[in-house]
Amino acid sequence: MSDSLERLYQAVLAAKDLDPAVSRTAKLFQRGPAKMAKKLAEEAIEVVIDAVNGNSDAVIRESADLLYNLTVLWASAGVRPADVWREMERREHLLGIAEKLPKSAVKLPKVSAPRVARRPIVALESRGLRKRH
Ligand SMILES: N=c1c2ncn([C@@H]3O[C@H](COP(=O)(O)OP(=O)(O)OP(=O)(O)O)[C@@H](O)[C@H]3O)c2ncn1[C@@H]1O[C@H](COP(=O)(O)O)[C@@H](O)[C@H]1O
Repeated sequence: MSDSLERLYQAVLAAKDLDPAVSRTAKLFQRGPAKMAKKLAEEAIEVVIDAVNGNSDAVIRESADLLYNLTVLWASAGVRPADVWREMERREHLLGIAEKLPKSAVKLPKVSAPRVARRPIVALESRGLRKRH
């Protein structure tokens, strides 16, 4: 998966300065990070809705769109896939060490949860969800 995302990242870098009339990526770069973030959020919501509806084929398709839009946002933010892999490896390494420790040694101190004001939960429905361009 990391190879495929690395290739996609390179393709996004190669496309970002093309004519926005012919390249979706160039058009996203022209419109800026706020538009990129909006597209990413829309694709994430589509994945969530398809997963909740049990539509695994759509989850696969929308996940590919989600990864494309994430890659575009990384490129815009100056984040490289290797930066993300490094953070994932760091976490994997930490977990690996924790597994080797005796259980009592990895117990974390109890910290009381911060009190946060909660907003009402809004149900998501696929019905009526329309993309804005
Ligand atoms: N990997 C992708 C990729 N994945 C998804 N998408 C596009 O993103 C769309 C998903 O967004 P939407 O569902 O919002 O699409 P839409 O409903 O047509 O709405 P709009 O995006 O047109 O507003 C898909 O329909 C694809 O057309 C991609 N567009 C480009 N790439 C790659 O990016 C590179 C650069 O391509 P260009 O952007 O075409 O230059 C190439 O390697 C491409 O293969």
